Amino acid sequence: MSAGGSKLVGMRIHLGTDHAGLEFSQTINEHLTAAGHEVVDHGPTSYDPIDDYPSFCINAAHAVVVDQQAGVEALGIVFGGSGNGEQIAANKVKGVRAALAWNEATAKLAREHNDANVVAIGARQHTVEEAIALIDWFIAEPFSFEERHVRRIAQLAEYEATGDIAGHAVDK
Ligand SMILES: O=C(CO)[C@H](O)[C@H](O)COP(=O)(O)O
Repeated sequence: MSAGGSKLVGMRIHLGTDHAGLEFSQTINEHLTAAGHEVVDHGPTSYDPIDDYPSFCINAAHAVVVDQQAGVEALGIVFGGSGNGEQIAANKVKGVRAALAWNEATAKLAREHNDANVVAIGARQHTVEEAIALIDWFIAEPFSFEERHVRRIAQLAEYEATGDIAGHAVDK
């Protein structure tokens, strides 16, 4: 599965966060909607300082995979205080390649080299304007489809499916 080339408008974007990212969520949702995307918010819907990010982020990531498997152009955005746990949660979903973006290069390379279908952002590490810029860079950047990147992504998918990578020593 590949997110393939991203485009600036008309994608379905799945959002998942926690209490640390909730304030950003509405602004990011409005920005993406105004840009022509269909936004699906996987919560939380209200502020609870002790809520837990895993289910919100897993649900957003899962929805990306379901959409992509159905041929719908979709990407995911997960954010929390650091973005680390949110990235980890998203990456537990089969078919997800979630990348932590924290500057222009990491946002663009997540797409160009990794064909990431989910981006994780630390809401406590950035202003909301910076987060929006990271998201816009991520969404706009197409996967390069260069052979070495295709090969490495295929190895990750193979490991996910079989626990092995043909032709490579993988410890069990
Ligand atoms: O970034 C996160 C996980 O990676 C969480 O948003 C963060 O850990 C929440 O912290 P707290 O419960 O202290 O508000």
